[in-house]
Amino acid sequence: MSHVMAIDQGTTSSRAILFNKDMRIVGMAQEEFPQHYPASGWVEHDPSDLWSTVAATCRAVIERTEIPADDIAAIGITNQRETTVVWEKATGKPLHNAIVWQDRRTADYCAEMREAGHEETITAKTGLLMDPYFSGTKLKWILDQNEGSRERAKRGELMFGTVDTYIIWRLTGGAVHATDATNACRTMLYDIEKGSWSTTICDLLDIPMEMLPEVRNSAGDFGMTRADLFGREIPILGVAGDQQAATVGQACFQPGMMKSTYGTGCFALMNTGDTPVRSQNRLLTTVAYQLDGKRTYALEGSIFIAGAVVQWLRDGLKIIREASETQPMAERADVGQQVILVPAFTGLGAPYWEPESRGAIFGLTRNSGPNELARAALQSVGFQTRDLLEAMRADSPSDMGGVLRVDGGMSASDWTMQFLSDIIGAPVDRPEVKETTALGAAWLAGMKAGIYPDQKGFAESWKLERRFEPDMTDDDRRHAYDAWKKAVAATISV
Ligand SMILES: Nc1ncnc2c1ncn2[C@@H]1O[C@H](COP(=O)(O)OP(=O)(O)O)[C@@H](O)[C@H]1O
Ligand SMILES: O=P(O)(O)OC[C@H](O)CO
Repeated sequence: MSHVMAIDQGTTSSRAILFNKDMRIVGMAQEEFPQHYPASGWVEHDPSDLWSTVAATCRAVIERTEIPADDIAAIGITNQRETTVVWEKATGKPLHNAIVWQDRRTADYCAEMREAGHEETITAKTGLLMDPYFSGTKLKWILDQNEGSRERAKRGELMFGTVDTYIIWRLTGGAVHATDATNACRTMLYDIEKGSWSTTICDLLDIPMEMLPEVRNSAGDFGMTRADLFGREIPILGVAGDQQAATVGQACFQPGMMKSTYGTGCFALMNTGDTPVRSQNRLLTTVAYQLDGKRTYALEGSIFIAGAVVQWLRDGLKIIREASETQPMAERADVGQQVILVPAFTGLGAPYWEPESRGAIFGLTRNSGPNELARAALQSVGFQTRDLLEAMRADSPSDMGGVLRVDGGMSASDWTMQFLSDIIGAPVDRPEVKETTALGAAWLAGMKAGIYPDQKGFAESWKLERRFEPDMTDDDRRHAYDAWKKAVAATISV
């Protein structure tokens, strides 16, 4: 058996990707599913859509490549994180739609908890902030809405899971209720130092611990798929949240190594080794991966709008038809104008955490047009990354003179990656394999199955496609970044 199937259950689509014995992609299938916005700031997914698109894409990639299930040694799962599902053990019926990570419905409750002084405990135990982003308050909301659900959960009739857990449960026909440490640590219910669910926080949020999944290693035994799904049972041997899987796929295994993934949002993670670094700058402390019971930690900066700003140029302003048009426009933009776009469309994430802020454009003149806006949009991604790296530099004892490894759809933009290197004043490395999230999940599973190399061998297999070197004077860099900081301060103060 020489193949590994990675399942990437993301925010807007599910994908199944087959890797061969050399960890090369041999086939891929992708399906989008509907997003539900029942109220302002609310975002939901129908759990049956998550499951049906996962099952369909797995079957499609097997059919398309004609690689029989007999030749698939293992499955690795990676997933949108924090998104919360509660379902009945007996029937599999969800109690509510999945509440998605972007959903802000518990903002008021989070504010109350902060005012009551609970954020310190939450941060000390979980490494997170008291924010609606994480699963804990979403789970509490579902329980609050459904009378009698806490009693049912205590009797073992209801189950909670992040998306990985729900998919594992469906793949195994209800035999396994488990997650891995990278997903557990995003729930706001998990003690990242002890490596177990926190009784204190579950008590605080009134969450019955009976409904929580078992937490396992990221490369571990998550059971067998039902035989009728793919023609034979396939072992699930790897699980990691998508940003941690990308960290693994980028082989950021040494303290100080970091990656930044540019999809809809941007998530930068820096490996901090086997002790969690506590941020003084409102970054998150998170588990990067857990192998053989040993946790490796990371500092994480989460930006909610990266590629989404390009989508806004396309769908909102309608000044482009394709994302790739932004590059020639940025090249044509008038260098004499300094238009700055702060894309706080859904508030600002790290390191500001300003949920109420909204976007703003500065420096417009009569001559400002689509080209200047396109350049400002691409630059906003570089500026936001610099904000994260400044915070990481202030927090971490590691040598930060290092390189930033990039991936995700927007990393295809050479212009954006060059500006990123210019504004952070450090090299930016783009790997040959752009599907680093799926690769990370595949490697965890394939390594556990014994067909892929160990950690050292995998790190050596990472290949550079292109390095971007800084090409901006220190003065220009300082000037440009100062202007950005002023623009952010003005945006927050409105
Ligand atoms: N050539 C490009 N230039 C600028 N942005 C791009 C380019 N190609 C893709 N993008 C942006 O990247 C995002 C898609 O990346 P992807 O990794 O597929 O995201 P996700 O997994 O979050 O859906 C989109 O928001 C798109 O606007
Ligand atoms: O599904 P993605 O790629 O947008 O990633 C979502 C993140 O995991 C949210 O924390």
